[in-house]
Amino acid sequence: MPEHAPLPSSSAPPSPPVLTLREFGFTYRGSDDPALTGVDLMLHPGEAVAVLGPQGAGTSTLARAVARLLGEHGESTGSREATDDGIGMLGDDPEAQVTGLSRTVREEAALPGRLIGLPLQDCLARAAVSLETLGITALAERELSTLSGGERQLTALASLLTLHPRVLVLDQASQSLDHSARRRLARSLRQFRATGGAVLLTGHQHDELSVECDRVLFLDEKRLSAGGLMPSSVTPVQLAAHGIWDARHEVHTPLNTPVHLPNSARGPGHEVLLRVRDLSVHRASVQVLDGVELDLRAGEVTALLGANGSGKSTLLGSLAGLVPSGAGASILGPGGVELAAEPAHRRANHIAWVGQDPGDQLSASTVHAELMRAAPLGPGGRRLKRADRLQAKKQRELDVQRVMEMAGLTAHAEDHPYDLQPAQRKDCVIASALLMNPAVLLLDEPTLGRDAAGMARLSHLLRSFTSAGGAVLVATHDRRWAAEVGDHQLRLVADHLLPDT
Ligand SMILES: Nc1ncnc2c1ncn2[C@@H]1O[C@H](COP(=O)(O)OP(=O)(O)OP(=O)(O)O)[C@@H](O)[C@H]1O
Repeated sequence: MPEHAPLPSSSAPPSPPVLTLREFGFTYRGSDDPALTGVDLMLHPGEAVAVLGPQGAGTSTLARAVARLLGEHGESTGSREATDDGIGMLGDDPEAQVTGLSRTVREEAALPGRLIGLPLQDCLARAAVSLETLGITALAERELSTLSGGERQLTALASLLTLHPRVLVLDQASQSLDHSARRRLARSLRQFRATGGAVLLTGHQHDELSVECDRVLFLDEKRLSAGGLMPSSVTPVQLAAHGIWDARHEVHTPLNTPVHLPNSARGPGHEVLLRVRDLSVHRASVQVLDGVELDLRAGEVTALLGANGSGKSTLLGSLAGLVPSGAGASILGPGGVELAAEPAHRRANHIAWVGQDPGDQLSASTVHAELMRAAPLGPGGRRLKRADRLQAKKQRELDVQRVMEMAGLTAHAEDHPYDLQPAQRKDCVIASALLMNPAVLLLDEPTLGRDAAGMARLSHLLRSFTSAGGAVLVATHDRRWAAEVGDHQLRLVADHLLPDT
């Protein structure tokens, strides 16, 4: 079958489409180039379609167009027809997924119903069903500010489901979810479709959710491929050709050989840059970590796996000094310096932390200004003599340019960090961290929202850092990437850190 041949007509659903885009295009205000052009797309009741494209191809614009969220942001061409305006969408920005209007998970899940005037009892009943469907009933009374990234994403999905939409648009819906949460979500989408609901998935990765769709379409150069492919027939080569990251762990594990840049420092016995002993952490009286032991060595990447809420962010935050740990913990930095009692800003001389939400760590109005702010002037800093200071400034500019280049941010130097895609915002924080010249880099879920090139760039950044003698601890749900980039893989299970098998 040619790559984009329509599927056999026997598999086409008989009912009329709930959504039709014809020759649809969209140009953002202030831009000369369209973000989408000539898009034809039909979605039928009970159908699920995945539209995959590389970062910047327009997948999020397409999702927003379908959900009618583009409004006054620009000009559209062609037509969009929907027979049912019960379209609900979950966007691709994990930081914008909860409203900030509710205190608890239950209130957040009930909120959309309240906003459209449903009686409170109905809202709560619907919320209870949504939480149950997504397997997060146990979180109902939890305050939103205490949720892990995946828990927050599931809460946002639960809110969406309480509106009983007829069409669900999910932009990178799997991104903060662990394997079992993705499977749970896939199961609830199956139930949703069985009752006539239609699903449009968009994103840059082929994973547990997109493999469940009826069709996969590729968006390249702002245009959508015609017809579609059965997800089971999509090959790694086709995905690579379209710039899509293939997150199907099973497909890659047997073939996987870790790709490492040459690194003379690697091998057992080289310097331990961070030695952790007896690290225990409680959050709101629940023990999240119990007696964790960990060695991070120069030249090595350690991948940290674990279910949603298992404590990965807690571990990284406690090493960075941002989450208090129990008495008796020892955290030895480079040269054996004890850091456990040091505040976060002192630990930052050795350890750089890139948290889950990049927005928390960005404050300048352009990418370039953000990186200049992060980069120290070198030993002596502001006290340098004028000539030395000029030289140090020149060097800093060169360092910033080099890191921007490596992180793929050069073209965005003058952009506001909040105008970047979520993955690029994270790149900006990673670039700032690298400019601090830390010995140890702690990264929390840096793979979210990346296409194949974005993943390769990230791997390269980490490998360059370890090749220069640094050590990396990186929390991720992407088992394929963890196997490829990690010298070691550890898994957090029931408060304990174990080798991943
Ligand atoms: N400030 C807080 N107060 C109370 N509990 C919290 C707080 N922050 C996190 N938790 C809880 O601690 C546990 C570990 O959370 P953490 O964010 O470390 O998990 P994670 O492994 O990073 O999860 P994810 O993969 O979803 O990001 C979870 O049950 C979480 O809900």
